[in-house]
Amino acid sequence: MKMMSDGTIPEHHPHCLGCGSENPAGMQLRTRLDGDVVRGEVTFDRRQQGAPGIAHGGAVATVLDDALGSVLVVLETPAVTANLNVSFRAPTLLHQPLHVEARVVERDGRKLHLSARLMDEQYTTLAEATALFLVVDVVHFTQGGEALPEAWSTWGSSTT
Ligand SMILES: CCCCCCCCCCCCCCCC(=O)SCCNC(=O)CCNC(=O)[C@H](O)C(C)(C)COP(=O)(O)OP(=O)(O)OC[C@H]1O[C@@H](n2cnc3c(N)ncnc32)[C@H](O)[C@@H]1OP(=O)(O)O
Repeated sequence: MKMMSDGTIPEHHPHCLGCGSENPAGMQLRTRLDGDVVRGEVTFDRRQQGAPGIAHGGAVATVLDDALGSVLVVLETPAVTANLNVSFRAPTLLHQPLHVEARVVERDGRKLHLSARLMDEQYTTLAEATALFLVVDVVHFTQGGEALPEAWSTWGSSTT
């Protein structure tokens, strides 16, 4: 398992490695491992606003996908989202500290069935996702023409 000494999971966005900055939608999601579950905290602000005072559904889906990506880091398995299904259960308000969790449901060959949940401060579910990730060879990530993080060369790349 890939973790920092304080139990947190390293940032998996290549452009953010080492800078501790935000993910592509401007949200800072810090994750850590708790048993088999990845947990994290996030707060939405005006940059993720959809309706007034409420987070855009796409931003909510991004955070869930991002938490699922952290599961890959823990598994040290290169994979990509093939399918992401999000159910929005309640409005996600801006400026509120929120909890996120993600876990592996089942692995079937290359297919990783994962789930994630976004909750408010009282742990009421705001949105939940089920996802199919497909394990890929690390070569998949070279298609954009950018150099890959050094650490990735030591991680598994088997697609079997
Ligand atoms: C060493 C380094 C370690 C690094 C470890 C850290 C991770 C580091 C990554 C960080 C990043 C993550 C960040 C967040 C996650 C993204 O955001 S990833 C970005 C969004 N996703 C993408 O761009 C994926 C784009 N899609 C693709 O590239 C290709 O469609 C895929 C997903 C690789 C699949 O293509 P393929 O490998 O040719 O697979 P294919 O033969 O079509 O299908 C295989 C099986 O899956 C099924 N399948 C395929 N697609 C679907 C679907 N959409 N729905 C249902 N079933 C499907 C097929 O039916 C087939 O089933 P079987 O017939 O075998 O039963």
